[in-house]
Amino acid sequence: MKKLTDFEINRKLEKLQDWDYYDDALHTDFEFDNFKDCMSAMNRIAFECEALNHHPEWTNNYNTLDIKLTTHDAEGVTKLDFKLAKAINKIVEVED
Ligand SMILES: C[C@H](O)[C@H](O)[C@H]1CNC2=NC(N)=NC(=O)C2=N1
Repeated sequence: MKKLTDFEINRKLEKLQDWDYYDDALHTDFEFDNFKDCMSAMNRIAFECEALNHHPEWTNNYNTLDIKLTTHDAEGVTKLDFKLAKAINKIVEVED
């Protein structure tokens, strides 16, 4: 899979609420009401990752979740990263 150009990424980012692009990756962070809600969201996201065979680098700290998406095989951001980011927003119910 080919990595996207910065121009393509920035154009796609306009339609992707709450994500940023830097250091060759998409980034976002979420804060939940508590640890259980955060872990529940992480589990739901994990099943989506398996379905897409595309996996995040993420950090959970009590009720916060930081997510970094990049395509290792392409050494950059690809359409798969955007597909997973959209799915994550849907799971976390980010309003568009
Ligand atoms: C062997 C396995 O299919 C590959 O390593 C998949 C797994 N998940 C992946 N996740 C991400 N973020 N990038 C990849 O290139 C990738 N490749």
